[in-house]
Amino acid sequence: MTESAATRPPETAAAQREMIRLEGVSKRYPGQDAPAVDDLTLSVLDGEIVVLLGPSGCGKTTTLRLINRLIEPTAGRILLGGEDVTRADPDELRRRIGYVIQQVGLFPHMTIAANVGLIPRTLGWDKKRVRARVDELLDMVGLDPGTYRGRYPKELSGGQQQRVGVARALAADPPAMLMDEPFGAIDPITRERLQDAFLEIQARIGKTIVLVTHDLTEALKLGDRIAMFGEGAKLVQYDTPAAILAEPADAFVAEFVGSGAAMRRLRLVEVGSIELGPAGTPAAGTPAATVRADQSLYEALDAMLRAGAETATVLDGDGRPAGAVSWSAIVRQTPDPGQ
Ligand SMILES: Nc1ncnc2c1ncn2[C@@H]1O[C@H](COP(=O)(O)OP(=O)(O)OP(=O)(O)O)[C@@H](O)[C@H]1O
Repeated sequence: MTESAATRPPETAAAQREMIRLEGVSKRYPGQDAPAVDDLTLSVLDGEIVVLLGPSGCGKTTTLRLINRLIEPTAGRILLGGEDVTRADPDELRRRIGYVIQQVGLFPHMTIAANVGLIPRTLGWDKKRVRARVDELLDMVGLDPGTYRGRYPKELSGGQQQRVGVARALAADPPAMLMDEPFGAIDPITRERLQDAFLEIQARIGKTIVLVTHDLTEALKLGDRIAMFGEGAKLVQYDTPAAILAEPADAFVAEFVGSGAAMRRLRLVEVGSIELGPAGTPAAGTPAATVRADQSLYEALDAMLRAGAETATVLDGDGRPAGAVSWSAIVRQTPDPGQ
């Protein structure tokens, strides 16, 4: 991995402190020749979503489980909020880190309320406090407490169970949360809705999240930064989604992000972030398109195609023209064809 990508924190997070740090961490499973994770150093800042992305078997799940010590490292150190937890009591550690998995893992014989309140009860919270917290969390994930509190997991849809899984992981208000393919087993439409709901919740609660997926679209949508893994959890590139699409570190990453990289990038770049041309007044009879500065280049292109226009007027937050974006300006934003 290149030096700049290794050391460059996301601009918006420059002042944030490190919440999770893996330092020279390795995991070799008994009887395996190659380590599943080989000398990985990875730092996750307070409040960011880091997505672990890479081919099947590259060590994503192993890395995630090393963080909460569901898997013990063969070598290296793990720090949480600056504290070395490599030898901390694993049960105590897991109460400080929420964990969400694809199969949800709700206890079938326990009500939704009992499932969500599990860790607070273990921590010795009194009944009233547990109940208030359960209702607050069910509300937050969009499930009416009155309707769902007393139900059993099998009486909920897959998407609803996943929401309960997220509520349970957040129950004791842990600073960090690990999510392994949390939206993996869900149909595409529900999946998008859950992703949107998840981002809305995260905007309010600002947890530090490490999320494993093998779905590039999901990684680009959810990640503040993406850690691109090769075999043995080798960190090939660690950067923002837009930067990875624009400048894949090597041929491996370029191939992984695939032929749709240019189109995908258009969805990530806001119109207001590129240099705009002067806002002209279209001549009478000329087709006109408008976009807001906070919309994506993809949406600008869509508006232009629908209006049959070659430029779009860009409106600022007050709805006043701030400039214009043209077809050619958008083309200039896409990665070099050679990359
Ligand atoms: N308990 C285990 N014992 C032995 N080898 C294991 C064990 N768990 C995982 N491995 C091996 O370690 C490597 C990494 O596995 P891991 O599950 O971390 O990969 P992954 O990137 O999450 O894969 P996927 O995307 O397919 O879920 C693989 O080669 C896998 O076969």
